Amino acid sequence: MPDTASESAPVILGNEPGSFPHGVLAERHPAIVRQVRDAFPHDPARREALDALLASCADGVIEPLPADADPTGRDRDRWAAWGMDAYAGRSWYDVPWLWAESHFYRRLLDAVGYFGPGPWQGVDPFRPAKLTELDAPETDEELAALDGLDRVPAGERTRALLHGSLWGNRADLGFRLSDRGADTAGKVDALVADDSDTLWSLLPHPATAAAGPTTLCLVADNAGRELVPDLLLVSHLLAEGRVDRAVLHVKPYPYYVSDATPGDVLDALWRLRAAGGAAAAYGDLLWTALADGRVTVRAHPFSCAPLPYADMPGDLREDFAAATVTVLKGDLNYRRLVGDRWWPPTTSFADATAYFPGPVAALRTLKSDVITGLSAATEAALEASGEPRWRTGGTHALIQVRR
Ligand SMILES: O=P(O)(O)OC[C@H]1O[C@](O)(CO)[C@@H](O)[C@@H]1O
Repeated sequence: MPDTASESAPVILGNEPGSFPHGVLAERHPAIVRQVRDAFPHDPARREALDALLASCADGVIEPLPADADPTGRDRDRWAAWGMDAYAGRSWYDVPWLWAESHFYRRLLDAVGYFGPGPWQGVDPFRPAKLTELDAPETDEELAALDGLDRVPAGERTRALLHGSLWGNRADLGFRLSDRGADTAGKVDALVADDSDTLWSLLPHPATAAAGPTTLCLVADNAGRELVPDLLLVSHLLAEGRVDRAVLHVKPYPYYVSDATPGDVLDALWRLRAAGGAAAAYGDLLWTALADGRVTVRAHPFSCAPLPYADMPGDLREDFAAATVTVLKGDLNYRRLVGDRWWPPTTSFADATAYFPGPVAALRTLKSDVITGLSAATEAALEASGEPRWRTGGTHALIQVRR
């Protein structure tokens, strides 16, 4: 019997030296600050702010957001509501890891002057890395491969595009900062859960079912080589008639290095259309659907919140409730979906997501310790596999669906 979800599973903190979350706070965050510092000719004030963030990462405590944290003050108010007052003055390592990581990115944007006023206002500190990835030869290869996809049976094509979107999650830039080998490891047989039949039963082919109008909410994760296959999947589902409308949720501002913003959606779309061949046809279809309103892009402030989706505000809840199914991409969204806790791996995914307002699916490669919904046999096989990093190494993936 699967365990049922309970609030008793401990929240993941980053305070255990040698653990994965500790390594992210102690090593990955400083590496990200250095990467941003090297990528831009920031002025002395910006460089000083970046150095202060580096020092804070090493041994500092969380400070309240400054009074000029954003021009309207709204974001400062949001952070107050999201726990700023409770956590200010505490160590980065002793507050929930999800909160600490999320706040780190907010501080980084502050340090580089993202919220202005000034010349750095609105400049995405991660844009150079995102564009490099979009322009990489691997992206060309992936797009060229679409030309052959038209010749395979429809069912196989749909499956290939779903898996492209799933494994595209491994192209996360922050992840590859410290795990460059992950790109080449084994793929589809590494699925630890596969509810794709349930997903297709929610989005049936119109020829096989008298389905009503369907709306897909896709909560995107990374830009570049993950967003491109996400857009291909949406375009394909629209073309097939499995989906009538789609809502694409992205981040309102740069986050977790490579998370997609509205600007990244445009970059990916232009990239598709410029590629020619089948890729351009997918891009053209999406372009038209955006222009006629069948596809919309949303950048809700809660998408950058340091909290689980269980705490989502009413308007976002309504969005998801109106969808035929909401598909959440990636590791961070998974952590926020089921709660960033040390769940027993056999905890029921359906129970952990019971609060979610409608059918929900997770497409995720495993890049942090959180996991639910495994069968006891799968858990045992993974533990016996001799791969100690199966939870965090990005070598495994899951498709989990709750109707
Ligand atoms: O891009 P994804 O799949 O959300 O993964 C990002 C993951 O990387 C980390 O930032 C660090 O491993 C995790 O906190 C997060 O879950």
